[in-house]
Amino acid sequence: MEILDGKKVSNQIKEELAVEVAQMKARGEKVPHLAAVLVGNDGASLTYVGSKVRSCEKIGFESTLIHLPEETTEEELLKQVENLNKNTDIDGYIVQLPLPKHIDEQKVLMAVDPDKDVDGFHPANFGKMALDMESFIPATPFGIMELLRRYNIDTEGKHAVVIGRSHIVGRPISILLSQKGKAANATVTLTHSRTKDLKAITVQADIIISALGVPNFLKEDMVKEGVVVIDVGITRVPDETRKRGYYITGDVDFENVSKKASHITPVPGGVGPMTIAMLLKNTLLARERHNASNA
Ligand SMILES: Nc1nc(=O)c2c([nH]1)NC[C@@H]1CN(c3ccc(C(=O)N[C@@H](CCC(=O)O)C(=O)O)cc3)C=[N+]21
Repeated sequence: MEILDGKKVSNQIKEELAVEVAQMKARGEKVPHLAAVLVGNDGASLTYVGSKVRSCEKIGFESTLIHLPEETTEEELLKQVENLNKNTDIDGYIVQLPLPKHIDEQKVLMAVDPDKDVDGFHPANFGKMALDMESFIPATPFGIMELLRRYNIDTEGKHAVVIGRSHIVGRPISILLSQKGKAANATVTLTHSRTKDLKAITVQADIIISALGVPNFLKEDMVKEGVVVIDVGITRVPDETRKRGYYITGDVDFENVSKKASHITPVPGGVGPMTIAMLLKNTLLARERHNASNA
């Protein structure tokens, strides 16, 4: 059994990005600039946005955090988005999800300039991705594909079972895994809450991508020997004996499933860090595309 070490691979990717940034600087070019908009004080969101800012600093990107109060109106947020679209200094930005309930998430995501949409959540990017056109690929699915690639895990002709049909993980990873091309060509089954007899499907899987957010959901009797398991679930479980007052856990009963798996991602240290690395990668791509269009 081999652990797919997302922490290690993400650090490698960040080192590669740092080299590219240094070369940009040496050529006298502007370095990539990523912005994040955070509305409210959700703990997990603060952690995620914080580590994004630290990663930017580490590799030489510029970063801007726009932290707005919970009571921000939809109109005010749309104004911020409009300003970011207009600000030519910003190469890419994300609006951290979830947004407070009084704000229409879809309306906000639709307002993001697709050329700055490093999350790849705008319909223009999602559509291009589905059609194999150049776009921004959402960071989590992009990170999963990159992790498989860097561990030389062959997906060609394999049966990949995706659990969860969210717009940010399940749906896009099912598209990417089924695409033509070197790193994909899998046969994909996309399962969800209405799937009948999930176990009958997961036991057939060569690769399982679990993106559900239910701790200990995937158990050893649901997988076959030699399966590749990618655990995208991240749940905070309150625990007062821990320094931070919680621990985080994935969807997979790691202790038992890992005995049968050929490869498995841990939580923490698996897909999460890869997500951040690929968001940075997308920001570098945005900078390069903006450079090319200005030339
Ligand atoms: N517009 C938008 N884009 C996102 O990509 C986005 C979002 N909103 N909202 C929330 C989710 C979640 N997400 C994570 C990224 C990294 C870790 C991560 O690095 N996790 C660490 C542990 C962090 C901890 O200890 O809490 C790990 O798995 O090792 C977690 C979660 C990005 N998301």
